[in-house]
Amino acid sequence: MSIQPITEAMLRNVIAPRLADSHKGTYGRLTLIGGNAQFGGAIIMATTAGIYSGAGLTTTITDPANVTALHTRMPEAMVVDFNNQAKLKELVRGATSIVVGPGLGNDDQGLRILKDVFEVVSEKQVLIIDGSAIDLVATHSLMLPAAKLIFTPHEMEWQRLSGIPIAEQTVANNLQAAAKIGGIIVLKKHHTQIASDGQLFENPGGTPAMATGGMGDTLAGMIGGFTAQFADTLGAVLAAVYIHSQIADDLAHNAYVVLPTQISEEIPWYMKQYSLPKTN
Ligand SMILES: NC(=O)C1=CN([C@@H]2O[C@H](COP(=O)(O)OP(=O)(O)OC[C@H]3O[C@@H](n4cnc5c(N)ncnc54)[C@H](O)[C@@H]3O)[C@@H](O)[C@H]2O)[C@@H](O)CC1
Ligand SMILES: Nc1ncnc2c1ncn2[C@@H]1O[C@H](COP(=O)(O)OP(=O)(O)O)[C@@H](O)[C@H]1O
Ligand SMILES: [Mg+2]
Repeated sequence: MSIQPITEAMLRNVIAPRLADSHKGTYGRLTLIGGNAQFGGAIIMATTAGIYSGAGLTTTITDPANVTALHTRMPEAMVVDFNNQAKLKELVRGATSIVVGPGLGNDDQGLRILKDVFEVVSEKQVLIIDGSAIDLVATHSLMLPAAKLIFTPHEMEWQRLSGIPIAEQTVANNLQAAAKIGGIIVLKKHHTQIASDGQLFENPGGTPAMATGGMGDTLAGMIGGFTAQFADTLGAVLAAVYIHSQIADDLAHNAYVVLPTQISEEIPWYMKQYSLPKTN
């Protein structure tokens, strides 16, 4: 099995210059669901990344305790109470891409919300399943909905989802489990690997300066923002993974740790570079 490194050429094929005759409706509707009373920061970081990645319209469905903090950080986000079941279903139905899980919690409340998302999501929509949502799928053996599924587990979450202990997570074992689960699997670690349809890609970048809470929440938001606006879903995932760690690598030249929110602020500059014609 050959492992394909993600290349900058792949990113240039995905991140196209924006057309003059376009508007926010052109760049997709992103809905993010998560952030219970304990983990508000996770959904705020995911939302921040989604907006800096260029999603046309972003709505965050979260615990009401997080609304003021989110609005203070990101007034660009619309916000809905995650206890409002009717509104949650309406916003999931209307989304281009949905991110569910950052800071959602794996209790009964999280489970009820995840089940509502699974009930209404449909085939043409991208559904990114991250963090607590991965745990809930694994613990409750939930039936997966028909949608363009993207899972973003770290190695411990992958162990729970696939049943493969971390020490036995070889390429062959991972690909076999990925084929069974379906969709795109982003296995996050040093040199993150992405499995899709029997193919395996590897991220050449990444640094231990990224080993801080919220880094994966930020990646989930980026994948949401990229898939909301770029039709090539696999290409959008590869581009998000690559840019996420490329920014961190660049910042880590002069910094011992890189914060997730610092990455988000850099995203538009990097996207711009990949959208321009290559000069050399
Ligand atoms: N500020 C916040 O609100 C934050 C909320 N978070 C949320 O907290 C919930 C629980 O997620 P966690 O991931 O913390 O908890 P988990 O219990 O799922 O996993 C974390 C543990 O897994 C182990 N592990 C093994 N291999 C790993 C790897 N390659 N990468 C990362 N961890 C690895 C580590 O020892 C780590 O303590 C999620 O919903 C998440 O989104 C976290 O993102 C942290 C920040
Ligand atoms: N040593 C490392 N090298 C490269 N990337 C790392 C390293 N440690 C963490 N990361 C990256 O940081 C992110 C961590 O994701 P995750 O554990 O889900 O964070 P959280 O849930 O706290 O937001 C992943 O994208 C992972 O690849
Ligand atoms: Mg995570």
